[in-house]
Amino acid sequence: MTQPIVGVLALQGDVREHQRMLADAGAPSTPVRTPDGLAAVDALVLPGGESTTIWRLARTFGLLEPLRRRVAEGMPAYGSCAGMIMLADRIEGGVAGQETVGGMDITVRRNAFGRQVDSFEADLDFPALGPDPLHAVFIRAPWVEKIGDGVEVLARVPSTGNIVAVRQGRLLATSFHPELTADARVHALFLDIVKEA
Ligand SMILES: NC(=O)CC[C@H](N)C(=O)O
Repeated sequence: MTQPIVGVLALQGDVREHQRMLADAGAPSTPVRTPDGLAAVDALVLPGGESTTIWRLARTFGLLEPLRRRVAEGMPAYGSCAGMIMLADRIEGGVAGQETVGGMDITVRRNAFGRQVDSFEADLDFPALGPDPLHAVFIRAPWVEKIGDGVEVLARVPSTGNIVAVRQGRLLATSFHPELTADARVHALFLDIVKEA
C-alpha cells in the first residue's frame, strides 16, 4: 500500500511543530487550508493554538462542514490542545456560538486549569506509550470533563486526576502539546492508528 498522506490543519496554531514531529515519527505531512486540500489527505492533525480563531477561520474557508463529514466518515484525526477542543462534541467555557468539528463523545472545558497555572509541565503516566513517563507541556489547556461510553482515557494529571489524553476509535486528543517537546511517541501512536485505518 502507498504511504498514507497526513495533513496538518494550517489555519492557525503550531503547524510547523506538528510537521516536524510527524517527520521525526517517520511521516511527511502537508498543510491543509482548503476543502480541496482536506480531500487530498488520509488523516489530519489539528494543532494547538486558539480554538475560537481556528473555528472562525474554518467557517470562513468553508472547512467546517467538510471537516465534520471526513471525521464522521472515519478519517483518523489527532488534536492537541485547541485541536482537542475542535474534536470535542461539547465544550464548556467557549465564546458565544463557538462551534467545533466534533466526533469525540467528550465534554471539554476550555482554559480549565485557571489563571495561576495558565502554563505548567507535568510527567504523565501514559501506558499506551510504554512504561516511561511522558513529559507534557500545558498552555492555557483544556481538560476533559466528561466522556461517553466509547472513549478511552489514556492519561491524567497525576496531582489532580484530570483527564488530559483520550482516544475514541480513530480519534486521538491531548490537552497538552507533545509537538513542543522532543518526544515523538504521541505522534507515533497516531501514525499507528493511521496505518491500521
Ligand atoms: N495552547 C492551546 O492550544 C490553548 C487553547 C486555547 N486556550 C483555546 O481555547 O483554544
